[in-house]
Parts: sequence; structure tokens; C-alpha cells
Amino acid sequence: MIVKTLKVVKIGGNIIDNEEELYGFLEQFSKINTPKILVHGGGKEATKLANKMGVEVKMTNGRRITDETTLDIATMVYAGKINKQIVAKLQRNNCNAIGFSGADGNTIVSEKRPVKDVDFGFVGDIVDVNPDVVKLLVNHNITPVFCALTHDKKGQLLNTNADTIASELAISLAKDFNVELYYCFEKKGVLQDANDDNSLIETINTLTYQDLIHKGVITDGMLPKLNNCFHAINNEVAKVCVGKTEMLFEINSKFTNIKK
Ligand SMILES: Nc1ncnc2c1ncn2[C@@H]1O[C@H](COP(=O)(O)OP(=O)(O)O)[C@@H](O)[C@H]1O
Ligand SMILES: CC(=O)N[C@@H](CCC(=O)OP(=O)(O)O)C(=O)O
Repeated sequence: MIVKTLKVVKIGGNIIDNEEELYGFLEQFSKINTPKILVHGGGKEATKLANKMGVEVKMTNGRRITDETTLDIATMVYAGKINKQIVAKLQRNNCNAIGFSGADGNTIVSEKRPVKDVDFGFVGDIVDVNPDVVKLLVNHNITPVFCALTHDKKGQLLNTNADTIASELAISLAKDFNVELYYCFEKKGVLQDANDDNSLIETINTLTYQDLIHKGVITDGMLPKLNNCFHAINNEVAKVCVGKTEMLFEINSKFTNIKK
């Protein structure tokens, strides 16, 4: 049996924030002719709106502390503005797309993160992914577009890091597809020095990963990102890459390859 390739592509805040870059990316993404899923964050935009509204923003280990007002902001920004704008742009490019939160189609169920040292509020840790609806859509050439919200199946939406949504979706589809997972952001990949684009680390494996954490190269938002990369590569996802969007479209482009 031939196993189809499915690309799960996650785009982060710095791409979404740059209108020109986002539209250019969506144009090229639309042309990918294998089944594909787009997952978007939008943390930066949520932070901007919170600031405008005078709502304090608190982040711990790359995760947003989400009180009731912050959850409202996240819902408006992620599931509303960003998700619908992306779907509309994909439609313009003749890529038939449908916007999803984890509540839609009961695709991603999560559990409110238990309070330990930190109370994250309405932040969800994924406990179950039901990829049936997603499989049906991609097999009919329709592209699901996921935002960073999940639900607890008891009526509560929960804020969930978009990188985690991408890895869990990728893993849930790895039984049926040859899944490739791409984390796109504004840097070439994982850099030895975050301010030097020439310091790209081309391959990271489990061993070198621990060393990079130790040396303080991987910090803040990069910690959950890399954690998700290894979670995916250790759970049957065929390929995991971190870098600029070019890595999807340009054969000679350089990026970080995640290996077991
Ligand atoms: N070693 C590193 N290599 C690349 N980027 C880094 C590194 N350390 C910190 N960063 C910063 O981490 C950010 C990525 O994390 P995050 O804000 O969560 O991005 P995203 O919105 O793509 O999820 C990048 O914008 C980059 O500036
Ligand atoms: C719990 C948590 O931290 N959720 C993230 C979801 C958005 C996100 O992941 O956006 P980026 O990918 O652009 O960073 C947040 O609210 O910032």
C-alpha cells in the first residue's frame, strides 16, 4: 500500500504579524499538492490586543497565563480574526480550507492544567486527538486550519500552545500518513546565537538537545517548540524541521533537522 505524505505546517507569531510575508506564504502553501494541515499561533497579536485593552500579559516558560479575560482575547484573536483571515486568503488562492479549534469536530480534547508552582488558568494540556474529521477532509483535498484553542468536552475552551497542537495532530495522523512536520518562524532554524542568522544548527538529536538546553541556547518559546519536535519524532512522525517558510518550497534552503 502506498502511504500518502501529509504535511503539517505550523506558523508562528512573527509570520502572522507580517502581512506581506503571511500572504506570500499562503500563496505558496496553497500550491502544495499533497494533503496538508496548517496550524497557526498568534501570541504576538493576542499580546498587542491585551496591551491595547490594558490587560496585563504574563508568560511563564513560553506559556501564557490565561485568566478569563485573556481567554476571551485568545478566542477573539486566534479562532476569530487570524483563523478566518487565513481561511479567506487560502480560498482566494483556490485552496479549499476550513477553520478549526479543537472543539470543532471534537478534534482536540484537553484538560485544564493542574495548579502546581504556577496557576496557568485556562490553559489546556492535550489528552485526546480525534483525527477522523481531519482525515476525511484532507482525503477530499480540503485543508484544515487549526488555531491555538482546544476544549475540555465539558463546554470549556482552553488556550493551548500552537506548537503542541501541531505535534499532537501530526502524531495522531502518523498511523495513516507519512507525516512531515514543519515549524516555521522568522529564523533560519535553531541558532547557536539567537541574534546571528549565520549560526544555524543544522541537526539536533536527543543528545545534543540536552546539551543545548544546558548551555542556555534553547530558552523561552524555543523550549516548548523543541520539546514538541522531539515528542513528534519519537512518536512515528517521519520528518520534523524548524526554520523559515522557504524550507517548504526551496530545495537548497537550510533549516534545522530534528533527529532521534
Ligand atoms: N537559539 C535560538 N534559535 C532561534 N530562535 C531563538 C533562539 N533563542 C530564542 N529564540 C527566539 O525564540 C522565538 C521563537 O519562539 P516563539 O516566540 O514561541 O515563536 P513562535 O511564535 O514561532 O512559536 C524566535 O522568535 C527567536 O527570536
Ligand atoms: C498556552 C499558550 O501559551 N498559548 C499560546 C497560543 C498561541 C501561540 O502558540 O502562538 P505562537 O505560536 O505565535 O507563539 C499563547 O496564548 O501565546
